[in-house]
This record gives sequence, structure tokens and C-alpha cells, in this order.
Amino acid sequence: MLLDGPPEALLRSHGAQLAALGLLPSAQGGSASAPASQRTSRAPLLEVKELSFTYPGSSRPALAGTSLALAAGERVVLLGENGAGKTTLGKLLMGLLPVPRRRMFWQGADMAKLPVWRLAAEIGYVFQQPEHQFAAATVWEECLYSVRAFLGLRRQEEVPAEYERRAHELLRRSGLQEKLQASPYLLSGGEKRLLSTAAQFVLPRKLYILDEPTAGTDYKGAEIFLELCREQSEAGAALLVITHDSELAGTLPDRTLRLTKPR
Ligand SMILES: Nc1ncnc2c1ncn2[C@@H]1O[C@H](COP(=O)(O)OP(=O)(O)OP(=O)(O)O)[C@@H](O)[C@H]1O
Repeated sequence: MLLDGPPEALLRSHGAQLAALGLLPSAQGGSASAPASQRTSRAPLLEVKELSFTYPGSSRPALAGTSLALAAGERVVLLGENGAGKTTLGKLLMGLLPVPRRRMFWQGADMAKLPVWRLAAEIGYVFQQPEHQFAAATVWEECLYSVRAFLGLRRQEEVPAEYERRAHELLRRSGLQEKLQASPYLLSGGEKRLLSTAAQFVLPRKLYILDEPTAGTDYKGAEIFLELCREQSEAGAALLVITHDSELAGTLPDRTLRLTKPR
């Protein structure tokens, strides 16, 4: 079904290992982040085994026999033609679609048996359409929405200061500090993307799944996004980025996977 990677990405991850062994002056690709070998562990964080999925009422499968594994701290880009099933896979991983039994494993546990709240606490998900993610009236509240949900805070209860600091920092770096009271729906397309990513990165998680996170962003927006991703990765998070952005695919990942459309 899947899997392999473009030479640049493979060279980059091997380059990092060679650099770690002292055989190269530095990691290939100019990334300032630690080599993959120092960030990732061998035990799979996430495993998908021969996963198939057909939407109710559809005669064609959206996924047929897809397998992949992701290690803790690993940065993986998922590529594939339109309709290959990338978003479907992301939604299944996030528990947004009914999870088939014994096909998806989170830290060794069958994801079909894990409650969605547990997955939401450990996996952050950035929607392909930011509007599907937005749930608050202002940029500031949107950025803190997942924190409130995670901590079970009522409307009048204050968000702990460390999360507010983190939200301010993420919004400042995303260039949204002047728009804290704006409606998320009134932001530009690129600003919406950055807000939806920042709002997920406020909470530390083990895995972030990001669906087309740079679509509609300009060069600067894409650079900001990359920096934020690298920072999460340095902090130990794994990233699964679904994209058609070849520049992102050539810069961010330790590994790329390619999903093909079921025939
Ligand atoms: N809610 C739905 N009901 C029925 N079929 C759906 C639904 N959502 C997606 N599909 C179908 O499932 C298949 C995979 O769609 P999906 O959105 O996962 O592809 P993708 O790889 O993310 O595509 P793209 O690159 O265009 O975003 C497509 O044939 C699509 O028409």
C-alpha cells in the first residue's frame, strides 16, 4: 500500500545519523533540530495494520489494507493523490470516524477500545478546513479552547497562567497578537491555518496530526509553521503531516509515506 521516501528525506535522516557518528560536519538539510536518532524511539507510538474503511452508503473503500507505524518523536509526512484516503486515515486516528477493531494501536492498545477523550488528550488534530475546528468567538478564546476542555474549566474559571503565557507566545509568533479579539472566521486563509495549528500546540501532546497545515499560507506563514513544528518535535512530540506541499515534504520529515488510492 504505502511506503517509501524521496531521496532528499532519506538522505537527510541518514545524514543526521552520520553526523551523530562524527562522519559528517553537520546534519544534512540545514535543520537546526536534533537528529532523528536522538528524538525518536524504536517502540511504535502508533501502529496501523491492514486498515480498510468504507464510508456508510459508499460502494468504494476509502482505505484498503493500509499499514504504517510511527515512533515517538518521529516527523512523518503523508503524501498521496487527491482522494487517496489521507484525511480519512487522519480522522480514524483521531477517533472522528468509527475505528475498526484490532487495526489501529496506540502505544500497543487497540484504539477501538480507547475512549475518544483519551485520544484527544494525547493526540492533537488540525483539521483540513480550519472552520471545522473553530469553536470560540475570538482568536484568544480559540487558542485556549482545548486547554479549557482538557482541564474541564467552566466559563468563569481562569486558565492557568502557564497556558496563557504559551498561548500568547504562539499567537505572537503566528503574527496574530493584534487580533486577539477578532473572530477566527474573519481571519485571512493563512491566518486561520496558523491559528488552528497554534490552538493545538498550546497543549503538549504525544502526537499531532496536521491535515494540509500550509495550504493557503505564504512563504513566511510556512516558515512560522515549520519552526513551531520543529519546536514541538524537539519537545518530544511526533508529527504526522498530511500535505501536497512539496517544499514542506522536502524540509520537515524524518520520513515520508505515500498513500495510494484503493483500486
Ligand atoms: N463523508 C464521506 N462520505 C463518503 N465518502 C467520503 C466522505 N469523505 C470522503 N469520502 C471519500 O473517501 C475517499 C478518500 O477521501 P479523503 O478525503 O480521505 O482523501 P484525501 O487523500 O484526503 O484527499 P485530498 O488530497 O483531496 O484531501 C474519496 O473518494 C472521498 O470521496
